[in-house]
Parts: sequence; C-alpha cells; structure tokens
Amino acid sequence: MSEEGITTLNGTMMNGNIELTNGRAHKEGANGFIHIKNPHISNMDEDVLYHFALGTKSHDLKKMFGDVKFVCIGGSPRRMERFAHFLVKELGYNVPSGLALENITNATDRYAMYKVGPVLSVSHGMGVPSVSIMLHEIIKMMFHAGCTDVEFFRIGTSGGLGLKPGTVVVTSEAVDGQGKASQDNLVLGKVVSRPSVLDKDLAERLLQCSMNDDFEVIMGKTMCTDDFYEGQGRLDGAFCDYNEDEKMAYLQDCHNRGVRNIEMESVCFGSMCHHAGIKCAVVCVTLLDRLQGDQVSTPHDVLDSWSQRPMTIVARHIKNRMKTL
Ligand SMILES: O=P(O)(O)O[C@@H]1C[C@H](O)[C@@H](CO)O1
Ligand SMILES: O=c1cc[nH]c(=O)[nH]1
Repeated sequence: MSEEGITTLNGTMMNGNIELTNGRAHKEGANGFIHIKNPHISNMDEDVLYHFALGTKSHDLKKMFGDVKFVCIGGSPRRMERFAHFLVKELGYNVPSGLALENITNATDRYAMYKVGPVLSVSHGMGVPSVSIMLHEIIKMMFHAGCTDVEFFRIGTSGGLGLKPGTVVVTSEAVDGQGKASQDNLVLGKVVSRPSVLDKDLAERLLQCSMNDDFEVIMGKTMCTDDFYEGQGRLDGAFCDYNEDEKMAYLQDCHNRGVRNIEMESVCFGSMCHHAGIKCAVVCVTLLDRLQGDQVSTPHDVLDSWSQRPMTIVARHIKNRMKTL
C-alpha cells in the first residue's frame, strides 16, 4: 500500500465482509472512503468495467477520475449530456470552441458519461436492473480511482402524489411498493435485503438550495417500483386487473404514509450507495399528479424544461460545496 493511499488495494476484515478501501488503512466508521465489500476484487488481474468500456489495465482510472467529488445520475443519456453542459456554464468552465464535451463511454452505448471538473454526469437507463449494473461499475470505478468524500445524486423524473406538476421532490426516504425502505435482491436463489439509506443532511441542504424559483421544492417520501404501469397502479398499461377505486385507494394510502412521488430507482440507489459508504440524495421533478390521472400528456418541450429543475437544485449545491473543497 502506498503512503499516498492511491495505488494499491487494501483488504480489512469487517463484520464478516472483506472491506476494501483504496489506499490508507480504513478505520471502521471513517468517512470518505468508498467501500467495496468484495474479497475477490483484490485478486483480479484486471477489473473490466464492461458496460462503460473502461478497465483497470486499459485505462488510468486514477488519472481520469481521481478528482471526482460528485456523481450525478439520471435515466436518459440526453438529459445527462444536457446536465454536463449546464454545469460547464454554472461552474464557469471553458470548453474550447469547436470542441464538444466528450462522452467518456462512447465505445459502448449502454450508458453515457460526461466529466466536468469534479462532477460526473452519468445516465443509468430505466429501472432497478439497469441502475444496479451501472452503480456496481461506477462504485468500483470510484474505488479504483481512489476517490474520497464523493456525493452521489439521482436527478430524475417521477409521478407526483397531490402535487402541482413540475414540483421538485427531495426524497426524505425511499420506500418500495409495500412501504419498505430496503432493497430485496435475489442472490444465489435467496433474498438478500439491504437497507436503503439516503443522507438526511444532504437532503436538507438540497432543500435549502431552492430560491426564488418559479417552481416549488418540497421534501417527501419517494416510492420506487419495478414497473411504470401496473407497478405504479396505472389504469393505462397493456394489462390491468384492478379498478379505478382500488387504484385510488392504494395511491391515497401511499399519500397518507407520506409518499409524495413515484419513480423506479431510488430504493436500489439508496441501498447500494449506503452499502458502499457513499452519501446520496434523490431529487426528482414530478411530471403529473397521479391522484388526477395516469397519462403523461404535457408537451415534451415543457417536460424538458421541468427536467432541468432538479439539475438547477443539485448544481447550486455543488457550487456551494465546491467553495469548501
Ligand atoms: O431519471 P428518470 O427520469 O429516467 O427516471 C424515471 C423512472 C423511470 O426510470 C423512468 C420512467 O419513465 O423515469
Ligand atoms: O409517473 C411517472 C413519471 C415518471 N417516472 C415514473 O416512474 N413515473
């Protein structure tokens, strides 16, 4: 292990898991390090991050990503490219004229990734399987790069419950369709359940980034489902075995339990970041009020401008944090 704490892997036995921290010996509870709870990684000759077309031998991950302090993720590649351009403006970076921001993963089209100073903007596709693969690889990438004190944000869209469409929700707690704040995963045929934990302080700070904007920012629980249609109680999927009263009773019950919006990644995001010792937050705009209907019929140019709102909030937070780095 190097003194600088960046060159080699270091294994420590913790709570029955091999906990790898990149660099300096890791003290239990010490903040800042990315935790890879996998004893096999340190025995591997090379770690290929297949879906990003990156690897520990083919790329100098430390040089490419060692300075990253913020990882912002969202479903759509185009939106995350737009966020990168927005950051260039907000953070005052210069992209030499004639040059475009480069999609770092352009050898594959699974995910898109842009880097603006200490910020990564990465797409994750739709739903838990897609975001889970992406997070495994991005967490390992951060680990191999020796990154510390990294904050992760999901910047997304959602269906609101009892909110004016266009309202932004900062998630206080991510729960599944049964109200559980944990992610169940089938591993070797058995259910492995891990708590989904978002950082409360980070959520408060994000809420305070709301200014005199023409939209509201509120804090509330977010429900994460495995499906957009039946999973979110819609009546307009290809299949539906319940009636409108049953749908409304379910959504009203969710609302009564404090759920203010519904999307498809937050529980997994909170569970994987927490397992890796990463502070994380979820900020989503609501595209419609699910107590009023199911179809997203607002024109796309309006939806596009609404999807900018979570970016505005997170960019303000990043600017504030960068003053302290
Ligand atoms: O971050 P995005 O807006 O892609 O996330 C939500 C949840 C699903 O992935 C998708 C459904 O339309 O939008
Ligand atoms: O209703 C909605 C809107 C966006 N994303 C969702 O998951 N649900």
